[in-house]
Amino acid sequence: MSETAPLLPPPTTAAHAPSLAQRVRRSLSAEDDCHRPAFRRWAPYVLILLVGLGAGWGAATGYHHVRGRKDDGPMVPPIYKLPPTELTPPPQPTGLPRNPAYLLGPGRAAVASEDKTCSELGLTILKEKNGTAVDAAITTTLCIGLLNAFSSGIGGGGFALVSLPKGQSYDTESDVGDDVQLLIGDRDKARDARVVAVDFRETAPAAATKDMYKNAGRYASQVGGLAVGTPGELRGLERAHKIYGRVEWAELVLPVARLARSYQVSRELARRIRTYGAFMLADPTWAAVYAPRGQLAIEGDWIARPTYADTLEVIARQGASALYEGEIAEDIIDTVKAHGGILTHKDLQGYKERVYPAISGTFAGQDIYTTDAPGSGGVMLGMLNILDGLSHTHNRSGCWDELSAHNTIEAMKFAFGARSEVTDPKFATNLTRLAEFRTKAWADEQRKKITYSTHGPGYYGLVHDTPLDHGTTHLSVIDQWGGAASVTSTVNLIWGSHVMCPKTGIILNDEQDDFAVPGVPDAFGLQPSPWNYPAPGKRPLSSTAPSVVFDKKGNVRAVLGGSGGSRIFPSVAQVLLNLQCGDDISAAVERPRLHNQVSPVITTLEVGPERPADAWLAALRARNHTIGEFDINVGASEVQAVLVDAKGRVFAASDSRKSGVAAAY
Ligand SMILES: N[C@@H](CCC(=O)N[C@@H](CS)C(=O)NCC(=O)O)C(=O)O
Repeated sequence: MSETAPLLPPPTTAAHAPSLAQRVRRSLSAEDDCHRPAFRRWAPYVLILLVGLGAGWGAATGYHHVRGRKDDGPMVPPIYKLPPTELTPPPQPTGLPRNPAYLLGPGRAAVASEDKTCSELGLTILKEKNGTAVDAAITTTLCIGLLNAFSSGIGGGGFALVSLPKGQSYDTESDVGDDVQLLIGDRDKARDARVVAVDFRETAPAAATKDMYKNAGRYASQVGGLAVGTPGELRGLERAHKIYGRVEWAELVLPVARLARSYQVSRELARRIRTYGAFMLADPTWAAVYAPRGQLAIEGDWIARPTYADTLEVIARQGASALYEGEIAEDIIDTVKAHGGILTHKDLQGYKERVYPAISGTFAGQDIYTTDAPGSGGVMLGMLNILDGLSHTHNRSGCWDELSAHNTIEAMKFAFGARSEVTDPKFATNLTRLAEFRTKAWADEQRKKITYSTHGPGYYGLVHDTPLDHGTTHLSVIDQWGGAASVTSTVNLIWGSHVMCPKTGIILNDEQDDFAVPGVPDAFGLQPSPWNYPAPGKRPLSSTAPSVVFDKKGNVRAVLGGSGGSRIFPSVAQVLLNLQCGDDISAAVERPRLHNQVSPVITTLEVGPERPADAWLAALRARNHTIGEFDINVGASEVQAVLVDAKGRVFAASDSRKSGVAAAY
């Protein structure tokens, strides 16, 4: 047993908290913007009106909340669907408070997740069970899949990075080393791997075809059985456990099973139920959990997922395989079929996670490790490489001045251009091209193209098949030995496919929407790339970029990653830039972020109580940027991060945009 570290005092708000604390309340109208907002409150009246006034009224208002209907509304915040014009007038940040930003630490180990209970549960694994970063990450991931089931779960998939403590490697002297070498398929590469990536992204069912949503419609890739890809989360977590886990698997799963028998609705869960959960009322399986008294649960209510608790207990005893064959698999396949899907037992049985040495690049004198395609880690490295070559960008004095902002937008646009060529490597025709995006040479070429003004979409190399006219979680862990785990897991859109298995309580993903549908943009407004059409067994393109940062002496200095659709890799990159500016980890996570994905032609900017200076905005507009401002409280993308300072002290911060709180000891 290691010595017990003293308990930290209660979390203190970060130095910058006063301004964050001023964040004013979100209004009903802000939520109205977001989805099917105030429907819960107004449902009875809407129903009465509908009955009274007939369906024509409904058509006029757009308030149709029957599950599976095409007019059910988008499942992403409206900022992904901004028109290519400026928003006027700038939105006033109003509405419900979210948690203030907390900076946890200093300590010697930490978990940063999007929920306080889950961060603390993960910390008990580190502290009381003497667990590794991977052990804690497994419990925390399963906990988020329970408490924030709108973000992730065992019915979804994702990516993880595992970093052994300094000095340890995957040598053949250990069984683990042998295993990893076999999985990677190249013994030398495996032995030298500082960080190992586990890809547990969903795969398209064997019956998937390029045109499967052409007839069914894009909506079918977002809601219902046809939206479901083969889930990978449990296979991935179990693999990570084999690589760097020490606590028994069952001991990692059972605390979450216990929690599933009774838990309290958090502020964030309440917000997601209220904003995106109207469909639940029409489905007894969902309603039993989230509307137990006939109306949607609100903050502070006690709810339970007993069938899911039973499922987790089986998984605790039998391991991941329990989901891929047997009774749990039966329930998944029956449910998907009943909802019009094509997933089969063979798809489940054939699912395989992938293991490979993480890809890496350098930025600001540090080594950044991240995941390869079909994730967006490679293009994030490309973006950072472009900025790394600009000496005046993001140093302390020039942090986010107008020139730094312009350069960041331009680098991001080139990264999105590159991203449109990224695809599942197993289906790629040109692997060299994918690797090229993270080379210094590629970045040098793009940097030369940055001019005083920004340019139209054609300038950035976006590959798409149309003329241009127009629920994820991340958690970061560092253990007392310096081992690290960085996990991004997702069910894609909020509440995934809206399909919950009645017997097992598993919520299924709608990751199929991350594939391109010929001619139609996805839920994040990303243009369809021909590289990313569905095919049997293929993994859809992802914007995720779980990362681990090392200094030149080989010490882990940061673990981070994020959620938020197409905003994910740009958000992770901006937190790294903020650290460059001298921010502490909480300030780096909290600073408002900007986003430009080339199409739509707009840079969106998060705005809190303090608006950016007019002169700064005017300077960017003079460079031809179209700027759209939106309320930071909408929570479009969130980063969860752990940092180790030069003295080896561990700090952690969860993003207040999702009301997250980290834990450290
Ligand atoms: N599946 C996508 C990510 C999906 C995603 O991030 N979804 C959004 C929901 S629209 C999300 O979780 N956003 C953060 C939030 O809602 O807080 C990918 O792999 O790139």
